[in-house]
Amino acid sequence: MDEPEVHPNLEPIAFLLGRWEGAGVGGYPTIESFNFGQEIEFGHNGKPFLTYVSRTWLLDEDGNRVRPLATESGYWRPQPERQVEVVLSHPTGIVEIYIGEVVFNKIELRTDVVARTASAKEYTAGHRLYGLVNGNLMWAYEMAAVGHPLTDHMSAELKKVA
Ligand code: HEM
Repeated sequence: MDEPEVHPNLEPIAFLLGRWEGAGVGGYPTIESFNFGQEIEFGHNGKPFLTYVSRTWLLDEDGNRVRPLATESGYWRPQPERQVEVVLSHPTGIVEIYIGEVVFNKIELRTDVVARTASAKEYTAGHRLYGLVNGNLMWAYEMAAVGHPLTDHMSAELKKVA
């Protein structure tokens, strides 16, 4: 099968396509802050959505990978008027639906719906910012969880991998 063409509806978020690698810092009022490495892959199959997978690792002081941390996967679904819908699932028993807006190379997402399995930690809302800055993908995440309102959980800067 030939490589499919990028669906025209993907245009506002097509800058995300590809593989990204980098590092970030995480924390929360209830945990010690930590450094992590991250890989994100945005793909497409010719249809009007992006596939999305993120993997992260705890990093030691020398930048070596110690053990896997959070992973998540889902689909990014651009809508008319530069709106975007994102569905994500987590191995921690959480699924989330975000809605947001694309403004040039910046995407701001807020959870519309969160669902949790009985054993999942208490998590009620997320707020994410993604932006292309000097060709790098920067993103930051706030969450409301374990009794805290929306509070920074992590941010990272990723470079495009050829
Ligand atoms: C790059 C993404 C992320 C990284 C690297 C990360 C990493 C971590 C780490 C290391 C902890 C503390 C230890 C642990 O519980 O494993 C933690 C706690 C937690 N994370 Fe994340 N996380 C990420 C994204 C998320 C997302 C997307 C959610 C929600 C959907 C989330 C929800 C939580 C919750 C609820 C806790 C527990 C806080 C507590 O019990 O005090 N995290 N995260």
